Order: sequence, then C-alpha cells, then structure tokens
Amino acid sequence: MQLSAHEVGFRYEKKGWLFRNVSLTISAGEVVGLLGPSGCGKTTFARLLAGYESPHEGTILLEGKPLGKRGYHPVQMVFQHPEKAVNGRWRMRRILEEGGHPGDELLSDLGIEKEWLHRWPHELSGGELQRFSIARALGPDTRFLIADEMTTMLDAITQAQIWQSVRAIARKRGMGIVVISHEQHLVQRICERVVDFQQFT
Ligand SMILES: Nc1ncnc2c1ncn2[C@@H]1O[C@H](COP(=O)(O)OP(=O)(O)OP(=O)(O)O)[C@@H](O)[C@H]1O
Repeated sequence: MQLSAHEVGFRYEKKGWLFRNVSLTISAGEVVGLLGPSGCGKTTFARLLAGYESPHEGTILLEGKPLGKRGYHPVQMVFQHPEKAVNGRWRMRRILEEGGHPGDELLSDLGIEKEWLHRWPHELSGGELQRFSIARALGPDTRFLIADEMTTMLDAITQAQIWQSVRAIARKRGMGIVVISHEQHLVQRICERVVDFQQFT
C-alpha cells in the first residue's frame, strides 16, 4: 500500500503557486516527517493528501488509484486543536462513535479510560481530548494518518506517551504516518525519513 503525490501543485484563488512539483511516496508502515517554515504550505498539502481539496496540477494516488470522494476516507488527518474538532454539546462516547465503533483494544492502546466516555469535552485535558481525536481517526479502514502538529500543544510527557501509542498501533496495522511539525527534534526522533517541504515552494 502506497500513498503518493505526483508533481502536485496548488494555489489559492488570486494568489501565485503555493507549491509545485511535489512528488512524494509514503509506504505502508512508514513514518515520514514534513518540515518547513510557517506558511510554506504543509497543512495545505496535508489537506490534499486527506482529500479535503484537489490539486490544480498533478495527482494524489492511493495504491495507484485516485482517492475516492465517497465512503470512508482511508487517509485521515488529526489537527493541533482537538477542542475545535469536537462538538462541545456531545458527550465523548457520541463524539467517538460518530464515525464507527472503535474497539476496546484501540481505546486501551491510546490510554483512553472508560470513565472518560461519559464526560463532556470541556471536562478533559488537551491530551485526553487529543487521544479521542486520534481514536476517531483510526477506524479499521484507515491506511495513512496525517498528524498535523498533533502534539504541539501538549507537554513533553504526554507528547511522548501519545507518539509511543500511535507508533505501536501503526506498526501493528502497517499504517503509514505523515508527521507535520515545527519541532525538528520531534520529527527527527520519530521519523524514518524527513522531507523539507520548502524545496517545493
Ligand atoms: N483558505 C485559504 N485561502 C487563502 N489562502 C490560504 C488559505 N489557507 C491557507 N492559506 C495561505 O496559504 C499559505 C500556506 O498555509 P498552510 O497553512 O498550508 O502553511 P503551513 O506550512 O502549514 O503553515 P504553519 O506551519 O504556520 O501551519 C499561507 O500563506 C496561508 O495564509
């Protein structure tokens, strides 16, 4: 299983090219880092990989085929601010089960306690809430996870715990991960390969 970008280019309306000629392949089970200064287009590129937007040039292929527009998307994204990604008027169980029914094994692998399922989002810490966002993104059909500054807001211990869990799950499932972060040391510690995105701008 491979997720690949072939000579991908993107521009926002009335602006010049944000990036062009991005060619990158991520294989099942691989952990790839994307580094680059703020504003160079990393999040935009991540949104293309996850199918939120379409490129103006080039193609994004999963296993050699264009990404489908319908059904469960096998490339899932987790963002920096979990509180923005959840409905504050739903309890955690409902939020978690929005896209399916994650098994007990996944919840325990991510360190999610059963008791948290009855709480409201504001009754959890940022790290606890981010574990739910990750669980929601890791449906059984997820093949690639795009972690866009996924642990930037968390303290070093929580950050390390979450990455340990996510990497273990990825190894178990053969899932690929794209790590987008400003934190060079984090990227270098957890990624097998690091791509400097600035070269495409
Ligand atoms: N919807 C949009 N419409 C117009 N311009 C946008 C839009 N979204 C982002 N941009 C611009 O595109 C550029 C790239 O943004 P993007 O968020 O992809 O960069 P980034 O590398 O992820 O930055 P950061 O590391 O700060 O999150 C920025 O200049 C941003 O202002």
